[in-house]
Amino acid sequence: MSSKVIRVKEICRNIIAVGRNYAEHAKELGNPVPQGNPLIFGKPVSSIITEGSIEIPQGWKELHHEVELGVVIGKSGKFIQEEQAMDHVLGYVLVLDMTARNIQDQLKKQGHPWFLAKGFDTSCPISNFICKSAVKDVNNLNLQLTVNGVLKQNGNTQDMIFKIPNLLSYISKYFKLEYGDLILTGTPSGVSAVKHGDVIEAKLDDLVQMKYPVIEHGN
Ligand SMILES: CC(=O)CC(=O)C(=O)O
Ligand SMILES: [Mg+2]
Repeated sequence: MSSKVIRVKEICRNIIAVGRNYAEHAKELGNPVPQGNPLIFGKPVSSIITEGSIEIPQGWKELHHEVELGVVIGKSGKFIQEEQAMDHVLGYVLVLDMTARNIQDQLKKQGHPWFLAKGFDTSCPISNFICKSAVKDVNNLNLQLTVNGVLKQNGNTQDMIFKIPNLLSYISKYFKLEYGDLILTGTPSGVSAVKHGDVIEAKLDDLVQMKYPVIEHGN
């Protein structure tokens, strides 16, 4: 295993996120499960934090946590074949795809992109980097998230509808993947709203854990 410390926030130039990649999560929000191709969207790199607090913009209600496996790209590629896809992976991070659900719902109704609901500052807290070689089976990793010590999300990457090779192959047809790019692979069920003063803790198997307090501007 490489002992080199990778600071993902410093090397990341693009975040591409996958939505509704766990059937139970799609169901809990009354959304259809994607058929054929993955559902993808973007988050700005400026939304990444590695310390500090998740900041709810003043007056926003219903900020949901979504714990996810993040894939960090190590080798650039376009039109990546599924068979070679894992050669393009440098490692992983645990990610929170923080989502203002009521704003996302309004945007969806208006036919607008989700960017505001998912891309505001601090909406992408990440963990320390995990080297690919430290992960025995990426298709069997437990994702857990608690709020104030209460278990909310408890999923496993084995339930992803589209697995990593499929995702990298699909995404790289349209976006050249570069060193440091971050792919969010979707959240399992159990998402819920957080408020000022809450503390989110998340862990990925016994590989990494992280803790982020939540604050609301104006409090
Ligand atoms: C419904 C969503 O916000 C999609 C998403 O981000 C997911 O992880 O699923
Ligand atoms: Mg998500």
